[in-house]
Parts: sequence; structure tokens; C-alpha cells
Amino acid sequence: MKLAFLWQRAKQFRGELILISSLSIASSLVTLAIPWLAGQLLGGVVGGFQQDLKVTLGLLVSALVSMTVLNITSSIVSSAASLRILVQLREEVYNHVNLMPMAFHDRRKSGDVLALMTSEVGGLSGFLATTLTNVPSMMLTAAGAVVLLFLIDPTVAILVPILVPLFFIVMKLVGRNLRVIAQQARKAEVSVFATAESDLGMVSAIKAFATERYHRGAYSKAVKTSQKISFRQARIRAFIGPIVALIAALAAIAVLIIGSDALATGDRTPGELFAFLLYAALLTRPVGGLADIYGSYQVARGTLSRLEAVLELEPEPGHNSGSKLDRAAGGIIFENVQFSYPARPQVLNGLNLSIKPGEIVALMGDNGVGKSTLVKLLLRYYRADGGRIMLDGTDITEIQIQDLRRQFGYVPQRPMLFNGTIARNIAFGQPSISGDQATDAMSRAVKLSQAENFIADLPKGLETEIGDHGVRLSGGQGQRIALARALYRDPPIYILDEATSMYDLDSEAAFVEDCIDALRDRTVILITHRPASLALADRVLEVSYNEVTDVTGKF
Ligand SMILES: Nc1ncnc2c1ncn2[C@@H]1O[C@H](COP(=O)(O)OP(=O)(O)OP(=O)(O)O)[C@@H](O)[C@H]1O
Repeated sequence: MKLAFLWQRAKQFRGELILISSLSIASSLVTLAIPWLAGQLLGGVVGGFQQDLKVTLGLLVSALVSMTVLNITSSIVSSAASLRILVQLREEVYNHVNLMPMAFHDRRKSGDVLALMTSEVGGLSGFLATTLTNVPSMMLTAAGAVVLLFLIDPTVAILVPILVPLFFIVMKLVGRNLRVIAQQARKAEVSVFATAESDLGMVSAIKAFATERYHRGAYSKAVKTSQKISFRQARIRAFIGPIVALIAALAAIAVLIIGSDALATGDRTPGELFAFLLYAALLTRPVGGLADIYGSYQVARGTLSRLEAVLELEPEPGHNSGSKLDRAAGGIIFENVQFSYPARPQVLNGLNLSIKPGEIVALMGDNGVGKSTLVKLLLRYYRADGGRIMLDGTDITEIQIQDLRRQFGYVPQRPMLFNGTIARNIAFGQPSISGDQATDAMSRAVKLSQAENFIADLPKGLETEIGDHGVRLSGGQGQRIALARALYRDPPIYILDEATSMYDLDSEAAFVEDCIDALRDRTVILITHRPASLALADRVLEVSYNEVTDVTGKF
């Protein structure tokens, strides 16, 4: 399965991979000629320099230059291919993760996917383009060296039955160990990522609770654990190549000793004797290299199975299916809806709710009763376990999912702002709005959300950078930007989940007043306890475990 996965990826880059393999095969053919030529030259030098050695010398220098050129070219082509594979793998993982259902993101471990789509795929692309493509040339060099040794002295035939089982045993012993350690090393590395990611997002709490020393200690522990395991892994890997090369060298020496009589007394030229020694030395390199590649494969296998595990997951349904929806009228019906999060108690148990197009409905209820969950079901972040949710009479599961979501201006409880300018945060990747239309939409959104004054006071106005998650804004200012983002697109339905909870009273009143006109003909679901916002609503509903009670007029 893993090999099939690897093969599929390799197939897409077969042109480059074949080119790299061909270059390294050519290089190994030239490499195989070098000991022979060097042997001839050395034999000639020992026996006194003769005229005809000039040709050998010329050939040897040409072989060395060609080998260098081939190696440089192959190294450049492999880097280019490795980077192309990296781009493709990164995009593939990102795009796939992008389409994963919310439940995947809820349960993913912080740092896990991040490590996979950055550093791990880096290792894999290098393995594919550089390491794996060297296998044919290494095998050719090893086989060529054995054949040439055999031609010089057939005693060498005993090398093969000695080397092959030894090679196999070492690989088996090391391989299993290495796989386990590679897994542990990866876990430790993810923990370093996750700790750093979490701590950087918690800076304010760390300072407020003066827990710097504790957090430094926890991070240091994670880093040192990773160091320890990575070093254990590096130690094993450092051993594999040289040890296997040593075994090959010892075997070659054994052959030399066993066959020394024949070698010395036979009718061999000094050139052949030199060549024999050089081929024996040459043999150790590809054999050690192949062993090292086996080690890399054990590490790559871990990455491959994690990649497969993510890429095999089904994306959320509805991206490539469902009916088109241009602009909804905004009628919403929840019919006997049941829902629970995985391994959690039931949140909604037969909820019924009907909202007419253009109606403004406020939802109230105790913390944790399920108000936000209700709108998340409407947005199809999760799928209801029972019952159905309809938009303008169509079951929302039958609508193409992005068309469905585009109907909503959703302002979640915690504003989701990113590191960029105010303007970019409001426009938020909406290339369909541009030119004058964009300028008008922006000023309307900023005005309605009551963000106009504070933005005008900033020296760079809309071009002000707001920092990670909008840290350079006050809580209420952040909420205004999040609200402006929803208003910018002017969708037919608004979902405002505690969207003005941090507004000062005057601004909230101004928002409500401005919105009475602006939100006319729009369906609005307000989740709020604030009296000013409640005043905006046509109906106020109280949500509880399995019912919705109309409490309009009681507030
Ligand atoms: N992603 C999740 N995974 C598991 N349980 C969740 C998840 N999100 C919410 N819950 C649980 O579901 C229940 C309903 O949560 P929800 O956020 O819908 O409540 P709410 O009515 O909006 O509360 P609040 O007024 O505090 O915002 C809570 O018990 C909560 O712990």
C-alpha cells in the first residue's frame, strides 16, 4: 500500500526521476571504468612510464571530468525535482486538510498536521528525488565491481554468498529498530512544535500568571526529549552505512587473502592487481550506500503512512455535489434536529425552529445549551444525527456546500482575525468584489459595524496591520472588524453569535439603529443576551435541551 502510494507520486515525476537515475547510472558506468584505467596507469608507472600510457592517462582524466560533470548535473536536477515534489506534496496535503470536516480539526493534535505538511514532506521529497533515484546506479556499481573483480580473479565468486546474507541480516536487525525510533523521534518533534505553538498563543496568560519558568521548563523538556531520541536515531543511522561497508571491505580482504597465492603467482599484470584492489575498495561504497538507503526508507515509511492516513480521509461531502444556489430568500426550518458531538452527551434532542425570510430572531439560553451548535449545524460544520434543516424549503445537505455557506454572514463568538491589514481582514479573500464595488462595500461595512471612527483615528487607516489574531486591536475593535467582514459581502442571512458582546453601550445602540435599515429584508439570527441587541429582534426565543420557547416581550 505504502509502495503503491509512493509509486503513484513517483509516476507524476517520472520524466525527472528517469533523468536523475540515468545521469547517476551514467556516472556509475564512468566510475566503474576508473579503477581499471587507474590500475593500468599505476601498473605502468610502477613498471616505468611508457608512451602508450598517455592514452590511458587521457582516458582517466576524461573519465574523472565526466564523472564530476555528471554528478553536478544529477545533483542539480535532483534538487529541482525534490523541490517540485515538495511543492506538490505540500499543496496536496494542504488542499486535502482544507476540505476536511470540522470534526477532523476538532480532534487533530496541534502541530501534527503542521509537521506533516512542512518538515515531514520535505524529508519524503528528498528521499524520492535524491535517495531513491540513486538505487539503480548503486546496484549497478556494486554489481559491476563484483563482475570486474570476478573477471580479474574468479576466487571472488565466494564474495557473493558471504556478502548477501550478512547484508540481509544487518538490514533486518537495524530496520525494525530504526522504524520504532523514527516513530518516537517524530512524536517528540511534534511535541516541540505543539508546545511552541501553544505557548506563543498563550503569551498574555503566561505573563499574567507569571508562569514563564514553568513554560520554559516544559519547552526545554520537549526539546531535550526530541534531542535524545533524534540522537539515538542518528547513531543507528551513522552505523549502518559504514558497518555494512566494513563488512564488504573485510570480505574483500578475505578474498584477497584466500586468493593471494593465485593473485600473486598467477600471470597477472601489476595493473590488474591494482585494479583488483581499487574495485574491492569501490565495492564498499555502493554497498554501504544501499544500506543507508534502507535506513532512510524505514524513516520515510512512517511519513508515508501518516500521509496516507490523512489523504485517505473523506473530505466533507458537498464540495463536488449538490444543487447550485445563487442567493437564498432566507427561510430556515429546523425539523426535529438531534445532535451530539462525538463521545459527548446529546446537545440537541428534537429541536424545532422556523424562521421566515427577512425575520430577525434572537436566541437566548444558558451557557452550553447549544445555541452556537445550532448555527454550526446550519453552516454544515457538522451533520445532524437526526431530523433535517431546510433553507428555502431545500434540505441543506442537498445544496453544494460552498454555495450554502456563501448565503451566511457569520460572526462567531471569537473573532477570527489574521495577521494583515484591516482592509484585508474585512475583504477576506473575496476576489469577486473589486473596483468601486469593493470600495463602496468596504465603507458601508465599516460604517455599519461602527468601526469608522476608530479606523479614521489610526494613522494608516484601513491599511493598519493588526497583528496575529488582531492583537493590536481592543476586544470591541476586533469584533467590529469581524462584523464588518460579514457585512462586506451583504449576504441574505446573518448569523451574529455574541457579535457585539464587547461593544460599549453607545456603539451597540448605534449599531442597532443603523442596522434596522441595512438589515431590512435580510434574515438575521442573533445569539445574544444584551438588551440593546434583543431590541432589534422581531422574535426572542429561548433555547433549551429539546425545545425553543418564544419569550418575545419579556425583555
Ligand atoms: N467541538 C466540540 N466538541 C465537543 N463538544 C463541544 C464542541 N463544541 C461545543 N461542545 C459542547 O456542546 C455543548 C453546546 O455548546 P455550544 O457552544 O453550542 O453552547 P452555547 O449555547 O452556544 O453556549 P454559550 O452561551 O456558552 O456560548 C457544550 O456542552 C459544549 O461543551
